[in-house]
This record gives sequence, C-alpha cells and structure tokens, in this order.
Amino acid sequence: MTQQLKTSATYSENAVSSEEHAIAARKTVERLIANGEPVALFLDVDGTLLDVALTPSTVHVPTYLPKLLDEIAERLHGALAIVTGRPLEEVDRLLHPAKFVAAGVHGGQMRLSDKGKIETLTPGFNPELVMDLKKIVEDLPGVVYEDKGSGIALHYRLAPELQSSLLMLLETLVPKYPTEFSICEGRKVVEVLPVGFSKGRALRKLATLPAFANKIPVMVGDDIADVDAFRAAEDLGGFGLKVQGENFSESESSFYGPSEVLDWLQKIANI
Ligand SMILES: O=P(O)(O)OC[C@H]1O[C@H](O[C@H]2O[C@H](CO)[C@@H](O)[C@H](O)[C@H]2O)[C@H](O)[C@@H](O)[C@@H]1O
Repeated sequence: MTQQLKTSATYSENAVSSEEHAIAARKTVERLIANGEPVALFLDVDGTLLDVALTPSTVHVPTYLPKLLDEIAERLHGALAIVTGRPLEEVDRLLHPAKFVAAGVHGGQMRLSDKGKIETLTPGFNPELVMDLKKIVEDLPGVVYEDKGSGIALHYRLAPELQSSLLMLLETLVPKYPTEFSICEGRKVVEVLPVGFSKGRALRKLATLPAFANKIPVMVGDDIADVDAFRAAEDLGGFGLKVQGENFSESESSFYGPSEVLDWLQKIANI
C-alpha cells in the first residue's frame, strides 16, 4: 500500500513538473519576443493551427488566420515558417492570400522565401511501389490514399480498426524496397516518404536562411512527426512546444489545442 501511494505520488509530481515545464517554456518564448530577443517561429498546421477534421479537405481555417500569421512574420522580421506534412500548394490555398517560408510534405518540398517558388527535393516514387501501395488501399476499404507528390499518405481516420492491418501490410513492403521509403506515423495516418526526409531536417535547413539564422528557434506541433523538429529546435538552442491532442498528453503540452495556440499567436502579435 505504502509502495502504491508512493508510486502514484511520484507520478503526479512528475506530471505537475512536466506540465509546469511545458507552460514555462511557452511563457519564456513570450518573454523573449516581448524583450525583442531574436526568435524564429516554426509552425505545424493540422492539429496545431487548425482543428483536426474527419478528412484533409474538410478542415476549417479561421478567416483571421492568414493576416495574423502575416503580422507575426513581420514582427519577427520574416522569421516565421510553416513546417507541415501537407503539400505547400494546399497550404497556400488554405492560408490564401498569405504565403510563407515553408517546408511541405515533411521537407520533401521547400519554399525558401515567402515570394519564392516551391521546390521539390524528393526523387519520384518507384511506380512499382506506388502500385503496391494502391493495392494495399484497395484491400482495406475505408483507408484513403493521398498522393502528395513528394510523399503518399494512407489515412485510416474513417476506419481506425484497420491501423494494425495497414501497418502490417506496409511492413511487408520494406524488404522489397529496402532503400526507397520510410514510414512515418501521424494522426490516423501513415506517411510513406522517400528515405531521409523529415521535419527535423527541414527545420535545420530553414534555420540557416538569413531571416532565421542566429535566432532562437521555436517549433510548435502536435504530432509524432514534429518530435524530430522539436529536437532540431532544441539542438539549436531553442524550444519545442507541444500541442495536446491525439499524440501528446495534457501534462507534457504547452497548449491544450489549436484554439489556445491561436490565442497565443494573437497575444504575440499584440506584444
Ligand atoms: O504536419 P501537419 O501540418 O500536421 O500535417 C499532417 C497531415 O495533415 C493532414 O492529415 C491530418 O489532418 C486531417 C485533417 O484534420 C485529418 O483528417 C487526418 O486524419 C490527419 O492525419 C494531411 O492530409 C496530411 O497530408 C498531412 O501530412
């Protein structure tokens, strides 16, 4: 009994301290910006700026969001970037008319200045692999195939019970294409990406751009794929701020959801 009590107390102490740590990190970033310290902000989209929707095309974008992000980019002297799994053409459509420095499809696409062109960095997928992936989707009705050019997403939000079958089938492809693709799990989605691409690598590259270099990088995200980018920001002397959701618990998160991220961004814009 004593042991049991001791264990729960320890857990709850840990929970409190990690929650305090997450909130303190967010407040530190606010303070840095208020004091005019050089901060560079890297923002994930789904689950961070936008509430999760049943399908990728049914997300709701608050009408004020593009202008708000523009204002913050200006305030940070251009040091705001979008780091997302979505294709950048789609991000531009969602945030129209605003455009930002960005990495799309987990770094498979990059735009190195807000007025620049979208560059594709990935090689094309092996057509045979594409056929194998399409076959998997055919065999699992309810799984949705999203071709993003630089990556392919297999969504199971409409059929969550198929997660393990989907992963098992994907694993059977690994030995067939040993060097061609990697799998990245997300929110009710498995992403198939060419080997070597990740949000962490993308953030490190964006952080070398003149508007971002020698600034304190802050990555805000809600997904497993964002963990690599949190690590990159922390390695560069900055912060990874988690958003609570399907992947991160309340106790480890700096924000309870996209609505709190948007409130925070509004606060930053008005500091
Ligand atoms: O890196 P992000 O900006 O978070 O983008 C990750 C993926 O987002 C989209 O899928 C996710 O959001 C959908 C809409 O809320 C949801 O229906 C789906 O279950 C999520 O996985 C997008 O479709 C993917 O291409 C992105 O990689």
